[in-house]
Amino acid sequence: MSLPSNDLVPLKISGVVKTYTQGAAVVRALDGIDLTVEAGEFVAIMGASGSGKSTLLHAMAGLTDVDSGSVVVEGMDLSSMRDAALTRFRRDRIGLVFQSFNLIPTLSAEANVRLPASSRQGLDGKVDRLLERLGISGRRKHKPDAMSGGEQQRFAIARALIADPAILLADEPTGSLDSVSGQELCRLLRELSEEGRTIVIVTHEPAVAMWADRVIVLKDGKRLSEFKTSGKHDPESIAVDYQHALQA
Ligand SMILES: Nc1ncnc2c1ncn2[C@@H]1O[C@H](COP(=O)(O)OP(=O)(O)OP(=O)(O)O)[C@@H](O)[C@H]1O
Repeated sequence: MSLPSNDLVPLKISGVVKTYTQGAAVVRALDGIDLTVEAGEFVAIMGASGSGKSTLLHAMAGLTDVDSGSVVVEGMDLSSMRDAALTRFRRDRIGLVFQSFNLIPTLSAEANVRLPASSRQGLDGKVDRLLERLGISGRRKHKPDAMSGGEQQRFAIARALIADPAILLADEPTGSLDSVSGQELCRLLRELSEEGRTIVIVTHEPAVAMWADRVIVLKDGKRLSEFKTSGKHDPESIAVDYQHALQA
C-alpha cells in the first residue's frame, strides 16, 4: 500500500508548557518540549510514570490545551483553531489509538472503522483494502466484545487510518494485550511505518519501543534525551540505552 505524500512536516512541537493546578500545588506536566517528527518516522516516547508522556500525546492530538508553545500538525497550529475546526481537523488528519481500544460496543467492527470517514466516495473499497491489509477482514461483522484484544486493537488502528491521517498517535497501544499479541501489533505498526505512515507511540516497555526508529525520553515534563534504535530488535539493549538516557 503506497501513500500519497506531501511536503508538510507531520508534527512540529515548540516550547510546549502544560501545567495542572491541584489545590495549592502546580504540576508542570510538560515543561518546554520541542519535538519534530518527519514524514514516515516511527517515534516512541518513554519515561517514568508521571513524566508527561500521555499529556504530550494528548497535546499532539489537540485533546489538551497547552499553556504556551505551539503544536503544529501539517502546518496547522492546533491552538489557533476553534473547537469545531479542530474536531474536523483531528478527524481528518490525526489518527488516535488508545490502550483500551475505545470501539463503540453496539456497532459492528466495520461500522466503527467507517465512523471517522467524512466522505463516502470510494469508502467501500478503502475499508476493504485496509481491513485486508490489517488481517481482520474476516471479523468485520463482529461486535467488538466478540473479538480478541489484538483484533479489537487492529480495528482501532483501521479506524484511526481510514481518513489517511498525517500522523498516527497511540497511547500504550499494547497495554491491554498479552505479550504475543502485543508483539504482533508492534510488528504491524513497524510494517505500516515502512509503508510510509508516520507514527508516535507512548510506551514504558523496551520490547515495544524497540520497533520504533527513535526513542524520546521524558523526565519531569522535560525532554531529557533521545536515542536511535538502529533497528535493534532487542529489548535488553533498548532497556540499557533507556537507562543511559535517564542518567544523561
Ligand atoms: N487532569 C490532570 N489533573 C491534574 N494533574 C494531572 C492531570 N493529568 C496529568 N496530571 C499530572 O501531570 C503529570 C504528567 O502526567 P501524565 O499522565 O502525562 O504522565 P505519564 O508519563 O503518561 O504517566 P503514566 O506512565 O503513569 O501514564 C503527572 O504528575 C500527573 O499527575
